[in-house]
Formats: sequence, C-alpha cells, structure tokens
Amino acid sequence: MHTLDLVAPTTAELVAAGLQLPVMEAFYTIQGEGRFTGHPAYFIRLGGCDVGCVWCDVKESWEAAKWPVLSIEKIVEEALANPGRLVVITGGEPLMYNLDPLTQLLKEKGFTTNIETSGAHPYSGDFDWVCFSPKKFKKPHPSIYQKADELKVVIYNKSDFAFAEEHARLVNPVCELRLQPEWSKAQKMTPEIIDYVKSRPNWKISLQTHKFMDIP
Ligand SMILES: C[S@@+](CC[C@H](N)C(=O)[O-])C[C@H]1O[C@@H](n2cnc3c(N)ncnc32)[C@H](O)[C@@H]1O
Ligand SMILES: Nc1nc2[nH]cc(C(=O)O)c2c(=O)[nH]1
Ligand code: SF4
Ligand SMILES: [Mg+2]
Repeated sequence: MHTLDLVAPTTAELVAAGLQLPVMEAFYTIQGEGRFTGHPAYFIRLGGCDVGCVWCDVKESWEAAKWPVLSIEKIVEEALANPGRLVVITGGEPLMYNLDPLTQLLKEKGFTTNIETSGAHPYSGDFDWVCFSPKKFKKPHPSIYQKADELKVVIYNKSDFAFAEEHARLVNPVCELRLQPEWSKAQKMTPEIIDYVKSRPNWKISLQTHKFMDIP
C-alpha cells in the first residue's frame, strides 16, 4: 500500500500560509488617525504582537492564542456586510502574518486596503496605504521603509522627537510625516508637538480622534 501524503493541513500550517488568521475583533467605524482620519472603514484587528510597547492601548491583543482563527473567506465575507469598501488591517502586529492571501481576496472583492503596522516583521500583502508607526521596543524590519506611505510616530516623551527624525531619514522622500501624542501623555506632550510642527512644517499632527468621539 502507498503512503498517501494527502493529509489535511493543520491550523498552524494554514496560519503560516496566511489562509487562516487569528482575529481579535473586526468592526465598522471611522478611521480615527492619520491620513484617512474621518473615513468610514472596516477594521480587522489580528491577534498577536511581540513588540511590547509600554503604553500600548490594545495590550489584550498581544497573545495570539486567545483569539479565534478564521479563514480569510470568512473574514472577507464579514467585511462585505458593511457599505464601506475601505479596510484597515491592524492588530496586534499584523505583519506577524503573511498578508498576501487576505489582501489579494479583499482586492478581488473591491476593497481599498490600508495597514497599521510597527514594521517589526517582514512586509507582506498588497496595500494601498501603509501607515508605519515604528517602536523603540522592537526594531523595524528593513523591508518597511520603502513601503511606508505615512510615518506616524507616537510621542510619549521628548526623546521621541529625535526617534521620529531618525525614521524620517530612512523612509521614502514622499512618505507623509506625522506625530501623534500618546493618549495618557497628551495633556503634557500636545503643546510640545504643536510647537515642533510649527517650526518643522514637514511634519503634521495626528490625533486619536475616535477616542474624542468615544467610538471604537
Ligand atoms: C494598536 S497599534 C496596532 C498596529 C501596530 N501594532 C502598530 O503599532 O502600528 C495601532 C496604532 O495605535 C498607536 N497607538 C497605540 N497605543 C497608543 C497610545 N497609547 N497612544 C497613541 N497612539 C497609540 C500605534 O502606534 C499605532 O499607530
Ligand atoms: N477608530 C479607530 N481608528 C483607528 N486607527 C488606527 C487604529 C488601530 O488601533 O490600529 C484605530 C482604532 O482602534 N479605532
Ligand atoms: S506594536 Fe502596536 S499592538 Fe504591538 S504593543 Fe506596540 S502599539 Fe501595541
Ligand atoms: Mg486603536
């Protein structure tokens, strides 16, 4: 008898191929940050992050195993139930996964694809807009620098301005530059960000406007 190797792939293999992904939550809301602030968008928040930002506002996302693993077909079917055709893939850190199959399917169905990423893992996927938010806690992978359409640096303390400039030197010259106050330090740091941007007009301010609107 022949040994058949037609065994069903395991969940781990399907996740590695990007055909199934752990989804913490998915919701239709208004993009609160960055270039597409104010645009209705469907957010797909993938579970899992190994960056460990001390001020992360979604720490519950970090442990991938906590979240259900869904097929990309199911993820896209749920996205299609909303009227908007802008999708934002976030996390967690979405580039921990191979995003080629998910973004290919989203594009086949007519979605515009945006990503929110720290860039800490190799780039994958077909994105119309890449928002790169580098972190001191884990060095970005070099593949992100030529892909970033927007550099969005969170300002938690004064040393983050120099960190922002270091990354501004590494991205493509057409990449849009934004500084975003860390939410808990916004009272203190927003006036400093205002002064910074007024004297260095190659930068713009990004605020987490969804938090002011009290929406997801
Ligand atoms: C939660 S992260 C998920 C995507 C990816 N891991 C990243 O960090 O870009 C989404 C966005 O929120 C920003 N962010 C997270 N916590 C924040 C906070 N406390 N204040 C301001 N921005 C924050 C991140 O820098 C990122 O731009
Ligand atoms: N409304 C809204 N806009 C966002 N922009 C980026 C977010 C994220 O967590 O990636 C986010 C979010 O969580 N909610
Ligand atoms: S990289 Fe993003 S999800 Fe991960 S800890 Fe930092 S802010 Fe949170
Ligand atoms: Mg958020």
